[in-house]
Amino acid sequence: MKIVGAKVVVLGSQGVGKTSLVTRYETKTFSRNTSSTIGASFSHIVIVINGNKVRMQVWDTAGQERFRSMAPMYYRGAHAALLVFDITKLQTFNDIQTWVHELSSRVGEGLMLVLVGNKCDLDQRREVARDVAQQYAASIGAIFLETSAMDETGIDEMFEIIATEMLRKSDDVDSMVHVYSPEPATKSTIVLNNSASSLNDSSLPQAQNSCC
Ligand SMILES: Nc1nc2c(ncn2[C@@H]2O[C@H](COP(=O)(O)OP(=O)(O)OP(=O)(O)O)[C@@H](O)[C@H]2O)c(=O)[nH]1
Repeated sequence: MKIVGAKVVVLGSQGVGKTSLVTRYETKTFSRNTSSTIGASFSHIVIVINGNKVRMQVWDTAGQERFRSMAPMYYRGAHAALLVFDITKLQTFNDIQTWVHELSSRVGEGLMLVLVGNKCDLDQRREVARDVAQQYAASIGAIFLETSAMDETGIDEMFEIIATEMLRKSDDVDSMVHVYSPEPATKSTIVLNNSASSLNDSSLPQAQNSCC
């Protein structure tokens, strides 16, 4: 059995549903009343594929403009970036271009990009056509999928795609992702903002060091 680790950063404008996507995966719940992320929050997600384990450090960043300058702290060293927009808000899709521009040098170094059109349950209010987003994703070398944190569409797939790619890359280039040992504790969530949560995995001291 192989165990690989990967840092995943979630980027996108305010209110597109970044936190909701991670929360939906972790707790299978959805809330209409969320509070804006302050700085960033950290989750630890473990996915097992064909007996191989991928441990992801998922950094959910704040979309508010006032936290924009902190983003490099979270995407530095990342292996994958989820670029999230809201399919009902064209501006949030246009905002992705800025992220792509900012990350372009990292893509050359092997950063995996996943373009995520969230809130696809609100299809009647759609402002971003699926094929337009699909074409854009192809032009930047990203994988594209639509999700709904509300009805769970595409959520498992989103993380499984990343995990599968991390395993594939670890086959190609052993040094690309760290091989962890020994067996980690169970899934935990560390929130480095003012949201309530717990720190119960002592195997993750690096998260504290990276605190905002
Ligand atoms: N209908 C629908 N609403 C969603 C979905 N995902 C998130 N929302 C709602 O969108 C709002 C913002 O969600 P958040 O998850 O807080 O968004 P965010 O991108 O983390 O926001 P910031 O932390 O401010 O950057 C909340 O009211 C959510 O309930 C979805 O898939 N469908």
